[in-house]
Amino acid sequence: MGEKCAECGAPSELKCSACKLASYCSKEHQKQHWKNHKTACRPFEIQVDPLIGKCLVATRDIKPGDVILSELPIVYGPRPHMVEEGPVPCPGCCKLIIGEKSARCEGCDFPVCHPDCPGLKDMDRHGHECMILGLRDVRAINGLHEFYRQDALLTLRCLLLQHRHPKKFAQLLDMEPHLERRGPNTDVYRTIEERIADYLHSNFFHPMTILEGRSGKKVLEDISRETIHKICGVIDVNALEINQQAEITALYPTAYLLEHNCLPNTTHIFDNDGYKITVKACLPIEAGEHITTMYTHCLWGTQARREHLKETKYFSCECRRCRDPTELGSYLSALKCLGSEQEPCDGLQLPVEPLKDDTEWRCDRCDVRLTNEEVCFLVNGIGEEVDGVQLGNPTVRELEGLLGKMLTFLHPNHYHVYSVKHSLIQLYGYQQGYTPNQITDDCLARKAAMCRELLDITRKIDPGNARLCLYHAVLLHELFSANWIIIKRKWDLGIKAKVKSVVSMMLENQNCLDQLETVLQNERNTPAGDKLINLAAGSRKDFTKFIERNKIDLSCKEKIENDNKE
Ligand SMILES: C[S@@+](CC[C@H](N)C(=O)[O-])C[C@H]1O[C@@H](n2cnc3c(N)ncnc32)[C@H](O)[C@@H]1O
Repeated sequence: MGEKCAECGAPSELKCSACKLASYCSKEHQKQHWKNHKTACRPFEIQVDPLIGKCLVATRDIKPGDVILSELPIVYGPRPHMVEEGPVPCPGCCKLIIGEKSARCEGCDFPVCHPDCPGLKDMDRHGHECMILGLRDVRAINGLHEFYRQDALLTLRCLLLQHRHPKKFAQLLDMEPHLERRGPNTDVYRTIEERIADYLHSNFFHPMTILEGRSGKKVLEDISRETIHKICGVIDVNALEINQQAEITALYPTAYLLEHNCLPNTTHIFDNDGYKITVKACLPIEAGEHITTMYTHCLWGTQARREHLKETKYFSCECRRCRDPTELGSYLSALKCLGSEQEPCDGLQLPVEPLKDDTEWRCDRCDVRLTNEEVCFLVNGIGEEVDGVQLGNPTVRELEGLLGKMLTFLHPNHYHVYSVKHSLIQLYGYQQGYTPNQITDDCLARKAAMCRELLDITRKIDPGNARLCLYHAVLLHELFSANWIIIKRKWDLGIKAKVKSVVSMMLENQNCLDQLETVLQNERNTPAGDKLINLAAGSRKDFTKFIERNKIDLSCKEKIENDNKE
């Protein structure tokens, strides 16, 4: 039996694209029915968990790719990071600009990308705050970073909601600010007091209250320091960062309820226009399961992730990855055991109780134990060295030297090792001395092996491709590139499609190209994603041309492999 329109009962073919449960005979009826369907459409409900607070729980099974929610932000603005030098965000569009060289806003004199930037007059962006910022009648020529503090703008934008969008203001104040952890004795309190509260009060709210007194009209009811601290807490704990052509921070009415998990079951994308967020399942989610995202860095080891979450979001993560000493078999934090002077050992050092901040570390082969302090000292020291080398535009040789040194102490999958290998695979084949004409076969084989190793780790820690799409895509494309050079070299030597190694590289390459399409499907809006999509499309064209010109049939993989055996 055919489906019936949820609005009028007529036969219908159109389905709600989010839940695929309701059918409609026309777009108009779908629109009319939305008021009723809105609640039923959402595949989750809001629950309160004693440990987590409010959270989203699936009310039905959700498949990877299904849309869970899609909504516009309550408020968004320049990322509230303190900037002491270098580029600053334009208050109209948040694109980074050099303040000293840029135009100024006609209304408030803040540096802007262009006097005609559309965001400057938009009341939901700079338009409203400009009226308050314009109350200071002095202009700065030097020391612009101090004088025009873009890190105070989002707080001001939030405060201004009370006037134009009181409902949104109430929604915002209902979010968790964790004030109990941000009291007057903390560094964060002192920074907000000085950088935001004092700055806004002395420069803008002071002249504003004089005007209010004169006109007898209130511009803003609540400009208390208490509310400013609350808003800053809400932003720090709940806001999402949007990394597109600009650095934007946004607060969403429902998406903020997504709880953290180091193995998240959703991924999200932002629209360029209006920064609408769309949250999609990236792993199967069963009814009753919590819907999760990731608040920290997927490529950090357990201790670094947990410390970061504790410092910035005020909780201790106890997810499956954090509980597992091997981090889901990835060994991302594992060290090599050096044994003792008498008995060298090549076992692995792993944390005994990874959820304890001062866990002991133990070898899986010998009796050697390490304190957490010793491990931190070693790992942080290596981390600093890696950062130092990476910042200096390293050569292949420098990175290979560093890698060799690190592998004395760290497991080959350790996250610092991952970072160095990821840089190396992007230099092999490109850097002078290693260009496609110069690079040796051995080096290409090493690059391909590194790509496979890193792909294996990436799939273990991010099976849903929630966070590491770009890393994953780079690895797939670099594996393709390494194989491709080898294939063409062998081909020129007359080693052709009947040789097993060539066939398996071709099959691997086809697989890389197919996977690239899946991995990059949510990255169409980002500059880095776009670049990789174009690269992958070019590679697909070259590869297909080669296969067609040489009449290679990769679809009958088994036949080719059998021919090879003969
Ligand atoms: C963005 S808010 C999420 C909504 C919040 N649960 C609420 O009740 O408003 C982030 C806060 O939720 C809590 N939270 C999120 N994920 C958690 C987790 N995996 N374990 C414990 N608490 C968590 C922490 O208090 C964290 O600071």
